[in-house]
Amino acid sequence: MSHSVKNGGVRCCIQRHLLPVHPPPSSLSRRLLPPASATRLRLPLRRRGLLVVVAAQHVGVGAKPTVLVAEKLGEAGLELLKEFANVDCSYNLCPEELCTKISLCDALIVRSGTKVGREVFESSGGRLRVVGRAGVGIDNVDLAAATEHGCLVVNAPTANTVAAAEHGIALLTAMARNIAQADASLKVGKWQRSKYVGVSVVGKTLAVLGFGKVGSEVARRAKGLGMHVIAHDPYAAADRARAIGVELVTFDEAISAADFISLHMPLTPSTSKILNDEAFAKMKKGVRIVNVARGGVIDEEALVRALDSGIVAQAALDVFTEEPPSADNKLVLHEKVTVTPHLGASTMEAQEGVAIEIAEAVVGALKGELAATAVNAPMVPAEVLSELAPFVVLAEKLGRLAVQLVAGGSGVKSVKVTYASARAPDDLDTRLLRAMITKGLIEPISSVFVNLVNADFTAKQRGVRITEERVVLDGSPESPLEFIQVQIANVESRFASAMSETGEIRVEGRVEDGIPHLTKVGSFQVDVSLEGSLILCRQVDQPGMIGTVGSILGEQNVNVSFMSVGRIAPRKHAVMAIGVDEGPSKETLKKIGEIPAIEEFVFLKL
Ligand SMILES: NC(=O)C1=CN([C@@H]2O[C@H](COP(=O)(O)OP(=O)(O)OC[C@H]3O[C@@H](n4cnc5c(N)ncnc54)[C@H](O)[C@@H]3O)[C@@H](O)[C@H]2O)C=CC1
Ligand SMILES: O=C(O)C(=O)COP(=O)(O)O
Repeated sequence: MSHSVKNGGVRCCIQRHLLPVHPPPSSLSRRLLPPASATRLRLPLRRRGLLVVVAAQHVGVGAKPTVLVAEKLGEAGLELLKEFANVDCSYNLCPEELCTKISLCDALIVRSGTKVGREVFESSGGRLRVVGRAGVGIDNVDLAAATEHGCLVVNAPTANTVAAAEHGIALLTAMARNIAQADASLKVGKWQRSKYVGVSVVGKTLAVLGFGKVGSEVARRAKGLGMHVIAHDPYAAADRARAIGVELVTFDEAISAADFISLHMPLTPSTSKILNDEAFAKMKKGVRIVNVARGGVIDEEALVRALDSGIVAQAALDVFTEEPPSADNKLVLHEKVTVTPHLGASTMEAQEGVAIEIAEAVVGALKGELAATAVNAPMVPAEVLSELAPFVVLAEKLGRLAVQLVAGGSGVKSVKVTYASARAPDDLDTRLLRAMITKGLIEPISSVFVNLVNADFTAKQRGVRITEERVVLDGSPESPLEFIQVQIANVESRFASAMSETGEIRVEGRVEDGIPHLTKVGSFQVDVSLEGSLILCRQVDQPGMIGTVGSILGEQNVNVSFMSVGRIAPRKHAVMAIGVDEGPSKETLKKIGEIPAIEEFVFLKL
């Protein structure tokens, strides 16, 4: 049986193979020496596999990372950061100063006032591992550049929601009652009661554009003011809206029915200038607009025209395309417009909350945890991570091993990964495993640092196509995986025995007692723990071979951790896999190669 599913953007072919869960080895596989348990790392999850996933390439063991805080951050967040890192609070850096400093920093924390463009990542020399956005909108961070440089971007998406919603409501009511204009007038000695007659909000229709966290809180509050609330959000669930008495409608329905429009969507290419001349032309004459999202979602020139023509009666703006806006900005100076200098998130409470939220995310990411608020890396739930941890190590080692078997080490274009499991296909999240196989495949042959953030990008950039296949085994699904197989097609091998019957380099492994093991090379079954380094030899199967190779290594003081022999048939060819703690010298390898029965051998670093 065979069918296809989409998994993380990679097409996977799922085949049901009716194999026993623990198939008896078809060829002889003997473990001759016990595993070198003393050398086995039993680090906690974060240190063992996942540290490698995102961070810590440049943060040496024991060395404190450096975090550059480029905009004002609440004290509680700074305290948290200082417990773990050297914290450099340098506010108001010009772009050149930021680029100069960044090469000395492992993490950078910003708010909306700092542009983190491609040049920042390029200037970091690969050291910058995490950018923390102390707030929601990440439109000031070049996410593509961050991803290409393997830099994780995290934000603080929840702590300022209420502050932004309250500011939206404050602007809406202040605008409706001309509070700012009347205040300014009175302060210059005028008493203009008839000029500042306002409009009531009760019974009016409010269209919320962007029904996410802030939008829905605004809707809730507007309902409390007696407004009729409709919303447009192509990705929001209708039942969530219905639960608070809000109807989801199309964009055109929303803007044409509204007396008030409040914007709460992120600035993206598809929301840029979403309120433009065409949209204003569809609105009711006298509509009022609130923007606490981003200046760029409104075509500001078109808004000036709509205000002047009377289509828009008033606007209240917290955000601008250019911040701070120029002194002659027509909207800022417009009589019908109420403005604030991007204060949506600026309450004492929100800033303390945001500071803690971002500090925790940045520290977590620097420790190698996958932050729940990662913006440019796939989210993998903690329980999945913990279960997959040993397989993550196995995946990287298989990738590392497979690529070293390629003659010349280059030209890898087509890689097939097979995951065999007794679990249902949907139960296995392979994104992390795929990333680690990519890391193993690419790092030994390039200077690129690969992690979960940039693995897919790096593979694509190098023209490496990784296809994934799931083999569903019968049996108990206790372990997430029985084995992982990595095959590289259309290449030659420096160890001919690593080629499968179908002409690919093939390695296969499984996890035994938490330790990754190599269980197949080409069509030979072996069983060797993937620690230290590995010598693979193909030999004519005959008595005494293990002793001969073992004694050459022993004479040179090379500690053997494992030996395993896989035969095709007795007295024919066999592949011997020897795990060694130290790399043998060239002379030692030469001596092994000179044993008459040895037909080929290869030394591989894991
Ligand atoms: N002025 C300020 O100080 C603050 C501004 N913000 C801005 O508010 C925005 C929203 O924040 P949250 O609600 O926390 O984010 P969110 O991610 O919870 O909500 C955004 C919503 O916009 C929707 N959306 C995306 N494209 C859309 C489109 N074309 N039309 C309609 N809806 C669309 C999404 O589906 C999502 O539901 C942020 O991106 C940020 O730019 C947020 C906090 C403070
Ligand atoms: O969180 C957001 O998206 C905001 O716009 C808040 O920006 P700020 O951190 O106040 O510069």
